[in-house]
Amino acid sequence: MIQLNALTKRYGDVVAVDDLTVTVRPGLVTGFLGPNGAGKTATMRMILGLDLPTSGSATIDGRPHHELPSPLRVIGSMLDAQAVHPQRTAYKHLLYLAQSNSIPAGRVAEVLDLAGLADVAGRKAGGFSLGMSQRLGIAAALLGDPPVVVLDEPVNGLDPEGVRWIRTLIRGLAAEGRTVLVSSHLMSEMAVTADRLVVIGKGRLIAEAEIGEFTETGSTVLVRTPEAAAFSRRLELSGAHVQAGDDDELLVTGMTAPDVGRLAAAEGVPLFELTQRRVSLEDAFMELTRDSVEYGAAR
Ligand SMILES: Nc1ncnc2c1ncn2[C@@H]1O[C@H](COP(=O)(O)OP(=O)(O)OP(=O)(O)O)[C@@H](O)[C@H]1O
Repeated sequence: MIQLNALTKRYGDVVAVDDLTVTVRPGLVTGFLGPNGAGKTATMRMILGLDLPTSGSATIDGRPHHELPSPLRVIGSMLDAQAVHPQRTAYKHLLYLAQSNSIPAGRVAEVLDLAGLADVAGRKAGGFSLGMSQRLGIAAALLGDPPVVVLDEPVNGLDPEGVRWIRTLIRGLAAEGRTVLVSSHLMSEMAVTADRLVVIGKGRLIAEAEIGEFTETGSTVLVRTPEAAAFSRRLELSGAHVQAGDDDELLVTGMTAPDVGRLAAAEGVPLFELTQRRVSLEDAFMELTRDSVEYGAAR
């Protein structure tokens, strides 16, 4: 479990992370989503002990990173897949990491295999493609068989096969009961990978919920009835927000389709159509973060 408690990071005048309190739970993929510059990397760097918080704390299973006796056995991470010594072979790179964390050398071959790199283990990492570097980064993250895994934009720049591989791996890690935190600035990616979303903008928490809740909160119900005006007033009295559409159409928010149907039945109002319209996750994300993009297009 990762716990952020009022986590704050300032770089001079820039507040990169602002009073963030979030719990990242085991057994789930938690998508960490926000526009460019939202503070995702800064947050992950503090979780991993690479930066100190200005105030607040980030703990892994109750302890800050610097107090973990053998960090790679507790938390594995990939922040910048290409931050590898270019002259070192994939095998040597992993062996060095294993030795400095008291991980048996035999584990290196296991993670190379797991990452699909067994055949290129003897090649220098400097000559790796982006996809191979990402795989090496994942292999390093899993070296200590850690219960917590943190990945910063792991699918960025990958071809479709690489993207699918990482998605399957991430889902598998959560299914094994690990705590998995994955950042992205693409809602479409998180929609197929994550169970829960933590959305931030300008360093602040915007939303934290199961993925389905993001579309439910923004969804509307389309109603067609020959008694649109009267039913509209009745719906509003029940707390819904109603917008008149074409002819006999009403667009209802703040009430579910079954509740609209029940109310119509109770009032004896004939319905010609009753449709729940879910907004796409992408739309929900744009709506949520509209005010917090650093460099948005002029509107
Ligand atoms: N070392 C630093 N010095 C000064 N400002 C920084 C530093 N690191 C990050 N920032 C600023 O903090 C804010 C958050 O940056 P961060 O890299 O965490 O965002 P991000 O959500 O990871 O964005 P991206 O999706 O673009 O990677 C940005 O405004 C960034 O310019």
